[in-house]
Amino acid sequence: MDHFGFAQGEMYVEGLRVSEIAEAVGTPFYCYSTETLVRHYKVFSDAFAQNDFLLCYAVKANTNQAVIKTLADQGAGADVVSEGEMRRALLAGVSPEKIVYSGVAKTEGEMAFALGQGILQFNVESEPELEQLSRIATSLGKVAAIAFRINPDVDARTHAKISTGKAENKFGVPWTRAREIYARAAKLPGIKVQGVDLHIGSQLTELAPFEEAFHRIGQLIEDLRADGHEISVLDLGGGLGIPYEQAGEQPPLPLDYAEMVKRVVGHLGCKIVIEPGRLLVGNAGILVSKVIYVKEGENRKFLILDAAMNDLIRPSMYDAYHEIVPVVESDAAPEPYDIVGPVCETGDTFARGRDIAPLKGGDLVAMRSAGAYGAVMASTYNTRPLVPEVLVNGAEYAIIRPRPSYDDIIGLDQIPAWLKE
Ligand SMILES: Cc1ncc(COP(=O)(O)O)c(C=O)c1O
Ligand SMILES: N[C@@H](CCCC[NH3+])C(=O)O
Repeated sequence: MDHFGFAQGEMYVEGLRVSEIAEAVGTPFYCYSTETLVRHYKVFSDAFAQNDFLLCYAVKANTNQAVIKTLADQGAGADVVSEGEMRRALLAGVSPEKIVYSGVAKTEGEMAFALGQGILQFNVESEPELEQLSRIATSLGKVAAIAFRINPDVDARTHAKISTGKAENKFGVPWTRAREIYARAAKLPGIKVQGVDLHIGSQLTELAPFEEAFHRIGQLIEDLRADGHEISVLDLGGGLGIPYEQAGEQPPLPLDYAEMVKRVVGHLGCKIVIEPGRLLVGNAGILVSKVIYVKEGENRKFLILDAAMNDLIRPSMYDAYHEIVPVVESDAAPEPYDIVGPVCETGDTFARGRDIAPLKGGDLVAMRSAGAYGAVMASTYNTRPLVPEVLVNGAEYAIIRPRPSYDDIIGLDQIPAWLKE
């Protein structure tokens, strides 16, 4: 259960009415629940309590400083994929020895920055990246602790655009060549081999692909140890899915995931790192929007919202399902609507033929499960300002990212001198 419930016919986030926040902040806005964030962190930390374990929150899912800090205060480390994300994690109070640095192509500058911080581990994704890291570390007089991200060639059975563990995907080094690549790394200056890493995809709704990949990686660790490498860290990545469509999806619970991890790789005695993103923040957020107009088309009814694809791109990009609920309940029988935004693209559609109680201009709706890959993937397309983000904690809330002014986004400095004359 999340902390976005109904009481007296109105939606609440923890102790606050959504309509009250909407009145104060204006729509659209993202709204997150502190209690949900904390509870999700605890579910994982309790599930792995008996183990040498570190949860590195994949900050890409929601990089708001307040969200990172809420999780860091619980003890979370961070999985980052850029210097920007690393800076965010450090500023939010994540200590460097709890940071793992993933990403397909870290640049020279990014490597130098990370080496200067003394992070837990670089998850290296190719041989050219390894060689570059060795050069930079040596020139700075540092040693980079590394794992290779292994591509186990396992089908995560998720959306093709977020599946990362098949041989045809750009991620990681092929598991079939891993021993040879580790042997090369062991000889390079400035490199300390310490771990193995993988991440096979996002929004996985079954345990079986994880299990298959972890078996493969467990075997690899035994082979690498036989080759003389000291492997002490096993980073299993993120990827556990959440139920977007209450009726249709039953993704595995973190507890069952943890049991499987212990059964499959527990005997190896490694420090277990996991990098969940979506599961921590996805159901901790909603996108609140207002109906601008209800439009009767030739043969469809459109509910046109003030939120659009630029604010939440998941439905347009992955045909993703987000539950959409009126913020004030009504007894009226639901009717099918196409729920769309005002952007000039047909793809600016949140749902087609969705049954929802009839609404009128000015009514509020909440798009659920919008805490992950929502605000972070937003753009200002159609010169629409990024929407504010709000964090609720009990009976209080704070605006954790304000609505920018038009001056902020129009870029008054975009005119070069020759156009000004
Ligand atoms: C390397 C890495 N780790 C962790 C994650 C987090 O994934 P999820 O949000 O599915 O848990 C991702 C994104 O899929 C990723 O690319
Ligand atoms: N952006 C994707 C998830 C990508 C995961 C990134 N490694 C989504 O919204 O589902």
